[in-house]
Amino acid sequence: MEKGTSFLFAGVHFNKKKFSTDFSRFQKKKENDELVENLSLNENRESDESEEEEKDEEKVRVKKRKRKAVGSGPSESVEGFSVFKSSKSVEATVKEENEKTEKKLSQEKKKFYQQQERDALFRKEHNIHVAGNTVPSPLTDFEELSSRYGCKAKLLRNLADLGIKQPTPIQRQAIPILLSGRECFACAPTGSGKTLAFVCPMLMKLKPASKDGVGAVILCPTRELASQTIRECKKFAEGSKFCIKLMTKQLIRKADLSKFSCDILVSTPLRLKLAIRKKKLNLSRVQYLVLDESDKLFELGLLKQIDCIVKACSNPSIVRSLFSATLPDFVEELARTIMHDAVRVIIGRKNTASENVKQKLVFAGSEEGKLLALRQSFAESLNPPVLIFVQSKERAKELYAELLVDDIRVDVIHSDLTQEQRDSAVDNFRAGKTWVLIATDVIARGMDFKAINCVINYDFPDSTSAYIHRIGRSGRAGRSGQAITLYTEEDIPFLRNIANEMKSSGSVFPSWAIGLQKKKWKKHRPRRDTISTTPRDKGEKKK
Ligand SMILES: Nc1ncnc2c1ncn2[C@@H]1O[C@H](COP(=O)(O)OP(=O)(O)OP(=O)(O)O)[C@@H](O)[C@H]1O
Repeated sequence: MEKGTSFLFAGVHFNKKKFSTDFSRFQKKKENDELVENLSLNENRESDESEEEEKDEEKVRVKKRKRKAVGSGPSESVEGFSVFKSSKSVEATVKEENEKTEKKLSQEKKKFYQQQERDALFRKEHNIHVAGNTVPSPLTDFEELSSRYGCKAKLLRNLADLGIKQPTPIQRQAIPILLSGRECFACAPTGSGKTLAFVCPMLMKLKPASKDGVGAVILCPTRELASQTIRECKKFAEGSKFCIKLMTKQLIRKADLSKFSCDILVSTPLRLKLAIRKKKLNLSRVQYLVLDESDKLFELGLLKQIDCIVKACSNPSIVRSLFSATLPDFVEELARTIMHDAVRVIIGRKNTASENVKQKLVFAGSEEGKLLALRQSFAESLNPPVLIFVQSKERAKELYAELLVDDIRVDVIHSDLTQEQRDSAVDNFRAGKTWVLIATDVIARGMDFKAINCVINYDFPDSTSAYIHRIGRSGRAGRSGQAITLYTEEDIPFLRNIANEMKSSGSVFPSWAIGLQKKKWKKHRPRRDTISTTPRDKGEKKK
């Protein structure tokens, strides 16, 4: 029997070596515990040196245990020793630590709720409506991109140089969502800066000039919009090494695109599908996929192409987003099937025309009456630039032929023209060389012509969304604009829809039209008389 052990252990051979760990625990406990103190006093001590070593080791062990005990709660004080008084001090520490943690947690909770309250007020002020799990706070200004997300000064300088000083509501909310790696579908009025909302996160997150495949894909429904998006991206990225590319015919002619790399790739769905299917374009590294004018892209004709592209963008951590000024319910439903934990962002009221556009409905009686009304308004007050929409390329050609003789600087754009002719029509209109541009719906969406004074719907639009997008070519980036819609007898059944749009976007509207019978409005393109002032026989009508 060990000498000096207490009576508690009388008759028991205490093997110090075998129970060295527990023994040393006792050694440590003596600081706080009477019983252990007695034990240690009666103990036959070994040499001072080994004692000291043991103590040091034990100090470390006890410290570790204390930490563990604090972490796992008061009921789990140092294993096997809770019967001793010494556990009290541990319990006290644990209690203290717990109180501290609880206090900290409750402070954090309070802070979180306060921030949520501030966010809600801020969103209300800016007409931002969100739905989704813990939506990131909106931006109060562009500087927050640096303080919250480490944005490089160069990008902010570029924005300032472009006159972009304060974020628009869609930018305030969509940018933090995409930067946080969350997917989103967003509906914001025409001309409210959706392009920057989805390009900015790419320019902040992607590594410039990466040779690691394609970094981001932006899909646009038309070639014109894709070219415009490229131009915008390049302006925002000015002075950086970002490689921003348009998927062109020439690029597709290349034999193999499997090694193709660029940071941002902009394309129409058909071109991109061809590149994937025929030229083995690899999109498995894409980090951002944007469907701009998403409702157009989800129309039946394009759905298969979109499906192929979405599948090809197979990176599991991809961030997908949908943007448009009109977001029908069926698009939201489809979007939910491909997106993960997406945030829904609506600015103002969903599917509503821009409030910056003053809208007017004018009864023109007949096709001849339309041409007369147009000529008269040009004679009285032609305030260029003016954009005129007609329902088909044939009618675009007819109206163009009529206006050419009027000595007006007029041009036309439709799908029968070559790409070069279309590009030059857009460029000349942008540069102010042409005052009046006649167009089909090919440029109704997304096109950003600065300061269009007036949009004229020479032919009644074929749907509410077509109306919203057409008149949205005016009244952009906070400017005011005007839209005139001519109508004839054939269009009256659909007037109600336009009047409702006028009402909800704050324009003066004909209240009698609101009372008209409700009629489903889809692809309303009636056969109309040829656009001509040349008198013709009645039998010649409606060829
Ligand atoms: N924060 C901002 N401040 C001022 N101007 C801005 C801002 N953001 C974008 N703009 C400008 O506003 C114009 C419209 O932007 P953009 O084309 O992105 O609108 P949009 O919402 O995509 O419109 P649409 O629905 O017609 O496609 C552009 O000329 C753009 O440079």
